[in-house]
Amino acid sequence: MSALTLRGLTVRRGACPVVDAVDLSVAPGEVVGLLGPNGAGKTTLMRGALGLIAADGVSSLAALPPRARARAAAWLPQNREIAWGLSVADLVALGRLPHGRGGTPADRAAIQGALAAMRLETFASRRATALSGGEQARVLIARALAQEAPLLMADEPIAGLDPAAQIATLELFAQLARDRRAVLTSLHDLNLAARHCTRLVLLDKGRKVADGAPRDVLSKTNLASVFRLDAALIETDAGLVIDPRGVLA
Ligand SMILES: Nc1ncnc2c1ncn2[C@@H]1O[C@H](COP(=O)(O)OP(=O)(O)OP(=O)(O)O)[C@@H](O)[C@H]1O
Repeated sequence: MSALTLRGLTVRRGACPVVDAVDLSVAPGEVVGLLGPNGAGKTTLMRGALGLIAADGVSSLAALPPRARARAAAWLPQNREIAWGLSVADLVALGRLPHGRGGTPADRAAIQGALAAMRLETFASRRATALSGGEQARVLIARALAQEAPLLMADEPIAGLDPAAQIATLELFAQLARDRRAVLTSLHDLNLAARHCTRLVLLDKGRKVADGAPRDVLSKTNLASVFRLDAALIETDAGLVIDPRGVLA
């Protein structure tokens, strides 16, 4: 059974569709990278899929009542602002809200597991608002992990993280997929997307223009037509490397 199914998902802003009749299915075991230039519709697609904004078409998630939806999908928005001066552990514990009143052994295990996964154990009693931007981003990822939902939807989760934390986060997503969970994540780093996602979906002006294996989606033609990039594609021992060399007119 798929973790998310979209059929003809369309979101209009004014008269214009900014997400235009997108069909998409994400299955357990997949890390699906959502790519596209600024304004392509990645955030809007995920918010429409979650039922956070009005959309036409079908989303298997948006069709669920709120509590069932919160158990079915964890959402990491692009906006990383932490407004409350909670401890890191208490903030991560908020991820358990869909499961009840909290405080059970399962809740404690999920919170500890999420803190460990994001290497935050030593920060547990620190005030989240007193952490650096990248540390706060890791706390918010931990909150989403603590939710233990079958699907994680993350909007540019590695933005602002240092290189090691970026790779560690994507390796963690791969581990979630090996545990038969599913991840849908928007990314701007094409090389990390190529290396760490099992599948890529490319959006351009709200439309899905490619969906498949990373090396098929990140073709020279797609890089040129969608990203306006003149890029060399280099095969290495570690896989495909994309070397952007210039911007096309
Ligand atoms: N509240 C809004 N009102 C009007 N237009 C909006 C609104 N939110 C987004 N848009 C427009 O919808 C389009 C898609 O925006 P979206 O944020 O989904 O893009 P994105 O692919 O996530 O971009 P980025 O990579 O910059 O985060 C953009 O043209 C944007 O200007």
